[in-house]
Amino acid sequence: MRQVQNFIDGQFTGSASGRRFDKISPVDGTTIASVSEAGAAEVDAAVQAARAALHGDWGNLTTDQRADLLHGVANEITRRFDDFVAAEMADTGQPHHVMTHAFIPRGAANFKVFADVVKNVATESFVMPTPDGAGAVNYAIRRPKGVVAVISPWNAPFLLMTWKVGPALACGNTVVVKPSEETPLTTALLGEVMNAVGVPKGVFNVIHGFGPGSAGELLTRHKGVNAITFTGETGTGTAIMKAAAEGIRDVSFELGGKNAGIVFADADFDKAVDGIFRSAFLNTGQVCLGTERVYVERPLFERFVAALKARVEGVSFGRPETKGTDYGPLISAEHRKKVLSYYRKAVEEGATVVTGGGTPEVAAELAGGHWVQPTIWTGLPESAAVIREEIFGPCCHIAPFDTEAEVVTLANATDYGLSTTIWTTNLARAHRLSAAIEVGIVWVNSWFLRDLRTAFGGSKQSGIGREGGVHSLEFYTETANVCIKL
Ligand SMILES: NC(=O)C1=CN([C@@H]2O[C@H](COP(=O)(O)OP(=O)(O)OC[C@H]3O[C@@H](n4cnc5c(N)ncnc54)[C@H](O)[C@@H]3O)[C@@H](O)[C@H]2O)C=CC1
Ligand SMILES: O=C(O)/C=C/C=C(\O)C(=O)O
Repeated sequence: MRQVQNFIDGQFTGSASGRRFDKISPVDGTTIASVSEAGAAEVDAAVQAARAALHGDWGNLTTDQRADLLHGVANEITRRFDDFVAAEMADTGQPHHVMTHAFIPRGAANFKVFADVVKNVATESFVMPTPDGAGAVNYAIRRPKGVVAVISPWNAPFLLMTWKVGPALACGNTVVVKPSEETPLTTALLGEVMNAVGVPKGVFNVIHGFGPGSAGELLTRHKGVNAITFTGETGTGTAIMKAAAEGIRDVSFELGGKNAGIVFADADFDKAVDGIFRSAFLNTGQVCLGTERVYVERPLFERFVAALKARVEGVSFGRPETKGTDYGPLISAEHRKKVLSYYRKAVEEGATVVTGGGTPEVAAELAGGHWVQPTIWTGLPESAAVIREEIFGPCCHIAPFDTEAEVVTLANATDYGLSTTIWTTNLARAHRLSAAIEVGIVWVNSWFLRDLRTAFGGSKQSGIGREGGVHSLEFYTETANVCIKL
């Protein structure tokens, strides 16, 4: 069985306590790896290594040299593409094409893009008059924040971890990463990549373990951490924010969502069905940007529900590496229990189950996996739990609407504010809705179409701050003004 260790100061290392935990395959329930759980000693060693590495070989690099090194990281990820694809499929159970077309290439892009951003984004400069007439020049410089803790989730593990490690390193910081306990494999591989391309020891560190009372909490409470960037549940964000308050450390949070998909009767029907299908069911619905609430303009409602049902009933369950598989399991037995509890709750609250609602028939060899049926409901009041709470599973409720004003109210009636996807051929309406819906990311006639230079993040309880392009520089650096009297 694969042994996964912490990666501290350029070395793979176990834990002083000897504690380990099992990584279970979502596909069939077998144990696929044994992972060293970092305790206080390893967390401290990782933070100390990261602090020491801020200076010396890493700190002395010019921006161009650092950018070149990060291009090297991206190239090495690409060279070892198949290893990353295999590791991420093993961790998540998600289909091969999702890894090869989206999640692993994005990992490499996350290093390239931010290497280029730091080289090409100017800082501000102001010339000012002075009483003696000679004037003064102000210009801004950016300094790295220091040691950044990166805490990442399991749903798109490599993409979401590198989305933070890429810009943090591009800005000259060092990092200690705590990947999700459910998905340790690709972060460990990234340690090998860092060594292979000559990233100085201590710049990139990985500690494995859980959240409360384990590596995650130990890291966020460590006084040597200067800033914390986190993607995960809103409740976890609350706990981390409390930890960050000690020492007044900065936080960047990408949190949960309960996103609305809106389909107008004038939409390109096939594209809208395809777009909503992807947004609700890609990655078995385990996408923070995914759609769990769908609103369809009334004249299109019945036809849309029937078409989405047909799409969902065509999915093919299977092992991720098997050709033709386009639907995987949920990440864990615990998550499956949670999703199935919502499936039951929907029925108790009076839903019409259009399709799914339970567990599928799967081949005997997959019986130990965490499979659930993709599910569509209609007929629930807006107060129903499955319309209010983030489920993070392959399911959505579809409701009809009559007016633009009504659908804006429905879309905004949530404590979350991450993303929305709007389907219409009326561009003026698309502009109006984009401004009125209280989310950080609006997609019109598309979903999850990402330009990494754009602002990414959530409103309300979906996050704090924005990352992407120059916005990442805002978080990963301290800006200082230099005023020179002429
Ligand atoms: N807004 C966004 O961009 C995204 C948000 N998410 C959200 O992530 C969630 C799913 O991911 P999960 O891994 O279940 O989230 P989670 O919040 O349970 O865990 C995320 C990470 O935090 C760690 N953690 C948990 N408690 C902690 C604590 N007290 N202190 C420090 N670390 C702690 C975990 O070990 C894991 O590494 C969903 O709510 C989803 O919406 C996921 C992807 C993107
Ligand atoms: O594109 C991003 O930076 C974030 C994407 C988020 C996911 O992939 C997810 O939540 O699954």
